[in-house]
Amino acid sequence: MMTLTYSISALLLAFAWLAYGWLYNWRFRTYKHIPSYYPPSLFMGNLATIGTAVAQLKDPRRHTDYAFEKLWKDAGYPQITLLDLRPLNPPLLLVASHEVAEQISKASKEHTWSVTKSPTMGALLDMIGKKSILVAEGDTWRALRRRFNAGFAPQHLMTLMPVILQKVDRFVAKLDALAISGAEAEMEPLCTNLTFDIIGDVICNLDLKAQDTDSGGHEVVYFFKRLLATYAGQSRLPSLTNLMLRIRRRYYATKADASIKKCIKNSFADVKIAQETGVKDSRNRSVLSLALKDTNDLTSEDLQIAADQVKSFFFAGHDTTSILLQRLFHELSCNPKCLEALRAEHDAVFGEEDPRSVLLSEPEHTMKQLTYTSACIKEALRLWPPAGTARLSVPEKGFKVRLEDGSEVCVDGTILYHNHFLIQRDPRVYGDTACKFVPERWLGNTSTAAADEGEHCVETDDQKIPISAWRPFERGPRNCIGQELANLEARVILACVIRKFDFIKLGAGAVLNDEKGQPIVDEGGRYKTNGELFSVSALSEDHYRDNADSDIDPCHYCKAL
Ligand code: HEM
Repeated sequence: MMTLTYSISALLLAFAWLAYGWLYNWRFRTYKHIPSYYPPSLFMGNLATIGTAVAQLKDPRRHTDYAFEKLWKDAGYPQITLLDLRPLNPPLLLVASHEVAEQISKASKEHTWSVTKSPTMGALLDMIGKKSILVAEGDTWRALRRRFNAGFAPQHLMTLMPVILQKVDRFVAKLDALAISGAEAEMEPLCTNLTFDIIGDVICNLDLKAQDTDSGGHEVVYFFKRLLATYAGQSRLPSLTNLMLRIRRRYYATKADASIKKCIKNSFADVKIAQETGVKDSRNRSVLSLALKDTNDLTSEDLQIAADQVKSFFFAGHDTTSILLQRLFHELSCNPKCLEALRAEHDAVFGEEDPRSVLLSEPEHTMKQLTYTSACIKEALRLWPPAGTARLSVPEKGFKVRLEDGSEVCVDGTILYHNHFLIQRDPRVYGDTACKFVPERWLGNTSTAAADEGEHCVETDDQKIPISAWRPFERGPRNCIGQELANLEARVILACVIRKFDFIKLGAGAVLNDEKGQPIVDEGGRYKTNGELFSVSALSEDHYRDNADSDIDPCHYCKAL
C-alpha cells in the first residue's frame, strides 16, 4: 500500500514538475526575444500590469489607450513593447512607433496585402457580418476593395455634394432652432445622426432620416443604434458575464440585418434598371449598386454579401466622422486664434455668398481653397484618432519588424496594436507641441490622402514630419477606403456652420472665466478649461438607450448661439 502511495505521489510530483516546466516555457520563453518592459507573472502574464494601469486612470470610463500611454511613458517611450495577455487573449504588441507601424501596414513578402486583421475583430461580426470587407482577407478582400474603389474616387465624391448639403441643411436647421430657443444640447447625437444620414444616402441611396427626431428615423437606424448599444455596455470581463448582453446583441443584429436586406430587395429592381440603361448617375456608384453589379438573380448568398457590406460601411463610416466633428467643434470653441483663422479663410472663399451655393457650383475648386480648414481637420485627427487597427502576425510566418537600433524582431503569434494615440503624439516627431492643437504644422501639406509613395515628409520652419507619422486612416493596402469622403464631409460641414454659430461647452471641458466674466487665456492663446475631455472606448449603454430617440444627453451640453 505504502509503495503504491509513494508511486502515485512520485507520479504526481513528476507531472507537476512537467506541467510547471511547460507553463514556464509557455509564459517566459516563447516570446522572450520580443522587448518587454513589464515582467509577466507565471499565471496571469501582464493582465495585472494592465489592470493596475487602468485602475490608476482618474476615471474608469477613460479609453484603455490612456493606460497604455502610462505604461509606454514609464518604460521610456519604447517603439514596441510586449504585453502578455494570455490566457485571455494572444500576447499584444503595443506599437508606438510610426516606423514599425509602417512595416506592418505595407505589403511585404510574407503578407501580400499587409499583415492579416486581428481575430479580435471577431467581436464585431454580429454588427458587420462574416462576409464584411473589414474582416475579409486575401483574394476575397481584394475583389471587394476593387469593386468599391470606384465609389470613392475623388471625382465621383464631388458628385455627392448635393446629397451631403441636403443632410447638412437639416443639421443647420437644428442648430438654428437651438440658437433661437437658447436651449442646451449635446453635440454627439446631433453629429452622429448627421453622419448617419450622409452615409445612408452615399452607401445605399436611402434617406435614413436619422436627424428626424419626431419619427425616430428609418427602422435601420433604430435597430443599428440598439445594436451599437450592446457593444457600448460590454464589460471588460470575459463573455459569460455578458450573456444577457450577447442575447440582446444577437436579437438586434438579426433585426438590423433583416431590415437592411428588405431595403436591398426593394431597391434591387431600380439598381438594375439604372445599370442597364447606363444612366450616369452618382447612384450607380453607391456601395449597394456596386455590390449588386454582376448580380442578376438576387440569391440569398448575394443578398447576405451585399447586406454585410452595407452594414460594414454604416459601421465604419458614421461614428468615426461624428467623433471628428465633435472634437473640432469643441477645440475651435476653446481656440480663438484658430477659429479666427478658419473664419477668415471662409470669408475669403465665400465672401457674402451662401457657402452652399458656392460649394454646389464649384465643388472641386472650392474644396482646394479650404486649406486651413483641411489643416484643422488633419490636426484633430492627429490628436483624437477615432479608429485604429489591430493585426495578427500568424504563428510560424517568420514576420519580423526592424527597430531603430537595427535589430530585427520576429513578432509571430502576437496581436499587433497600432496605437494611433501614442504614435501621433510622439514628442520625437511632433516636438514640444505634440499634445497641442496646431493646424499650422500641416500648412505645407494639408492632403489627407494616405500617399504611400512620393513625398515622405511634411516640412515646416522647425519640423519635419514623416508622412507615416500621421495615420488616422491607417496606411498601406488596407487603409480606409472612406477617408476622402470623411474629409469632404468635414470640410463641407465646417464651411456651412462655423461662421454661423458659436459653440460653448458646458460641463466638463468648459472654458474658465475671470472675475470680469472674460475667458482666461493660456500662454499659447487657448482658453483655459475646467478639465480635459477624454476619449472613451464606447459611450455608456444608458447613453445610447436614452438618446436613441432624443437629442438631449444628460451629461454634456453644448450651446449653439
Ligand atoms: C474620420 C473618419 C474615419 C476614420 C478615422 C477611419 C479610420 C479607418 C481606419 C483606421 C481603417 C483601417 C482599419 C484596420 O486596418 O483595421 C479604416 C478602414 C475602413 N474604413 Fe474608415 N475611417 C473613417 C471614415 C470612413 C468612412 C466615411 C467610410 C465609408 C464610407 C469608411 C469605411 C472604411 C472601410 C470599408 C474600411 C475597410 C477598408 C479595407 O479593409 O479595405 N471609413 N477606416
